[in-house]
Amino acid sequence: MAKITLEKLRHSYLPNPAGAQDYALKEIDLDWTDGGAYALLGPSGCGKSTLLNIISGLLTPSEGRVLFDGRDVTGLPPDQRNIAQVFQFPVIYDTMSVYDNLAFPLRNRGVDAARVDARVREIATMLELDGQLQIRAANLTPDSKQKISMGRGLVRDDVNVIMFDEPLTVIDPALKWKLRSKLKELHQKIAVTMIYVTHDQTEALTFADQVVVMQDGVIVQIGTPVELFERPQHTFVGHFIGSPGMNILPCEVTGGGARFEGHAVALEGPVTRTGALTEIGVRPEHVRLADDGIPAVVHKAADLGRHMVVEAHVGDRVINAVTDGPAPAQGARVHLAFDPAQTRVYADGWIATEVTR
Ligand SMILES: Nc1ncnc2c1ncn2[C@@H]1O[C@H](COP(=O)(O)OP(=O)(O)OP(=O)(O)O)[C@@H](O)[C@H]1O
Repeated sequence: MAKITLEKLRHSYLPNPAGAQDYALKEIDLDWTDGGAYALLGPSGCGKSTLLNIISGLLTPSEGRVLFDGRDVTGLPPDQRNIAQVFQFPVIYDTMSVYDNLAFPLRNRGVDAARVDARVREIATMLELDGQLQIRAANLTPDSKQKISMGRGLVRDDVNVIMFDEPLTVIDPALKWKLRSKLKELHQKIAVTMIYVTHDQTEALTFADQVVVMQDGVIVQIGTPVELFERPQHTFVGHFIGSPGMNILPCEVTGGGARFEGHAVALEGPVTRTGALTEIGVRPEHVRLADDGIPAVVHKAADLGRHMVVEAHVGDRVINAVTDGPAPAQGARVHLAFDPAQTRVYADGWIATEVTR
């Protein structure tokens, strides 16, 4: 197990990068605490695999260093970094039994037979593979094969880090939820540093204690699931996390307050900065249909069982509100009220209001 430090990392796939646009990773400074459960979350192309490959040693960064417990490993090949990896698709030996597949990483390192047996059985129980230990891996479903792959990643207890790269891609949707919570449980038992890479917010938020959100080669926020949800530091986080995502509305800033489409909007606190683009961010959960507020027209209402998502239009701006119903009719004229404590201004994407208590 190790603390992982990424120091001033930058990476370009081009031989002579000319500017920031030529870097797949722009500048990454990060400390991953020993034993933590982390998720690396972002859309396709944001640089997750590049970062993972730099940590595992498959790729040497153009600039910066990777440290394991303070030791510089930037130049070390993957086999000298002592890490385990679980990929999108199962990496197992089809001709071997489930037992031998799980035992392989341990036998390969000369672990004695009694210890191998104890550890294989422990991991098999955790993954509910006990009854399948003697079956040949080739005869299993893709779900079970991926469970073995995970088991092979988890079986060694001497690794610096276990990295999961979109590990649930091949898993049946009905089983995904189960395996996600299983992984979380396993982390609590094993307490090895784990990094889970995904573009799926639900997977990231269920697994991780800390989520690292990336966009376009940059880390836009590191936080607990609650922090990312409650106070996004960037409009990208607000929009990417949550369903529907945060309402992001262009606004004017005057005298420390904000105006949207001519209406004054109360904020969590004073605006500290402005930029070329200033926007209000408020989550649908903090928008109410009220007697007073911003006049809007209901475009549609979707009943999601436990609550309703109302899509209202103010001019050509769309605002979503999560309400408990009853459903307003399409075309109904309503007023929208934002909860001031949960309404903030963003300048050029970054949070620009401060909370004064
Ligand atoms: N081998 C490569 N050569 C050139 N450019 C690459 C290479 N690998 C990735 N890139 C580029 O680097 C950027 C980051 O890609 P990366 O694969 O790290 O993102 P990602 O978040 O892992 O995406 P995905 O989830 O689709 O794998 C993208 O613009 C991608 O096109």
